[in-house]
Amino acid sequence: MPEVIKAGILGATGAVGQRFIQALENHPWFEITSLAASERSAGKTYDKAANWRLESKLPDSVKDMKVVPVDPKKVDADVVFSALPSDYAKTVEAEFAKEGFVVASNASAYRMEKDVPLVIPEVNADHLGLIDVQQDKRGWDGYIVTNPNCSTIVMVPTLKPLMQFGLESVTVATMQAISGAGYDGIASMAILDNVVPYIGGEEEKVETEPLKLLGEFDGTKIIDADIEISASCNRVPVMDGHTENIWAKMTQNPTPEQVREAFLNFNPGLGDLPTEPNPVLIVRDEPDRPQPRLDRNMGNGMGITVGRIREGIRYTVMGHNTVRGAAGASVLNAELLHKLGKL
Ligand SMILES: NC(=O)C1=CN([C@@H]2O[C@H](COP(=O)(O)OP(=O)(O)OC[C@H]3O[C@@H](n4cnc5c(N)ncnc54)[C@H](OP(=O)(O)O)[C@@H]3O)[C@@H](O)[C@H]2O)C=CC1
Repeated sequence: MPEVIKAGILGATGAVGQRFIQALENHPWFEITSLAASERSAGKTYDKAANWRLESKLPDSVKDMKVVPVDPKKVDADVVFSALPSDYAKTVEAEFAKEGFVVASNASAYRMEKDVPLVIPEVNADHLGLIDVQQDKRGWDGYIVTNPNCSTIVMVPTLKPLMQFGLESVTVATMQAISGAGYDGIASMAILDNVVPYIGGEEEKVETEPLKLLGEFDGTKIIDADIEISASCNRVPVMDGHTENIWAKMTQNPTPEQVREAFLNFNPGLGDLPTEPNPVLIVRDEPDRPQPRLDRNMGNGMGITVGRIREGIRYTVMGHNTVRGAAGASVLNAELLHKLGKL
């Protein structure tokens, strides 16, 4: 294994691409060696190509780097983090994997493909066994590993500890931040003083991705979890942080106190991944938490805060959508791959 792992970012100039730069800036294992974006940006230095919109300073280490096209021949890296639009990711991520790159993708293009791992390290690290299946089937030297949708990833780490009580069905209502739609995703005139009760394609993802994530890997395939999920997704005027109200039905009817204990005891024991939050689930007992503005940066944006656990079972969960729900999720996946010797 190399001492420093060379990391490329595909879609480096975009909203999630910038979060990748932030996540990798002082990373102990990864070093940014390539920044790739569209033809519009290629050839320019990063500071000229990108409109840096994060609160932190644009790192000096990338400011003068030349942006390259999204082309495996132009990218120098062991692992590429993909923050590309999904339709484009479908073609390009396969080209990179074919050329021997490890692709840690944040895009939805490959999430539900049967031979592609969809992974949250704290939930289903064993699904990485699909990498061998994928490489055998497709004849690729590299491979693709994906992380889930930002609403899915906030919810599923709370469902995992509920599986021990015989989780049967879940109803979820999301309140999703505007950053999830990208900088130009929703007009200010549409979202200020407003709630939009529709996010295209989101409910389908929130209802299907958890079944794969909570499913069992039998050595060749994932057997989906047998849970019924019903979702309503809403856009709310919050900058960052997706909040979700959840109703969970379990055959064993645990008390709120048992559920609280299960959340507190949820310790996947990965142990030594640099950006893994500890604890994964932060339990708040105040009646008015979690709140996105107060809780989204817990665990450097990787912690998931849960509260309002009541009879029913009902509770509220919240996590940072472009950190835990996007760039941070892909980086954590890559850290796990490195730890397992797959990168
Ligand atoms: N896990 C999750 O739930 C989340 C996932 N996402 C996903 O992440 C991805 C990126 O989202 P976001 O950062 O908001 O998008 P942006 O529109 O902000 O950025 C898109 C990036 O892709 C590049 N790009 C676009 N089209 C092309 C092309 N044809 N060829 C090469 N490069 C191209 C852009 O380059 P340029 O600047 O040069 O145009 C830019 O770097 C999407 O798939 C989105 O769905 C986003 C948020 C959360």
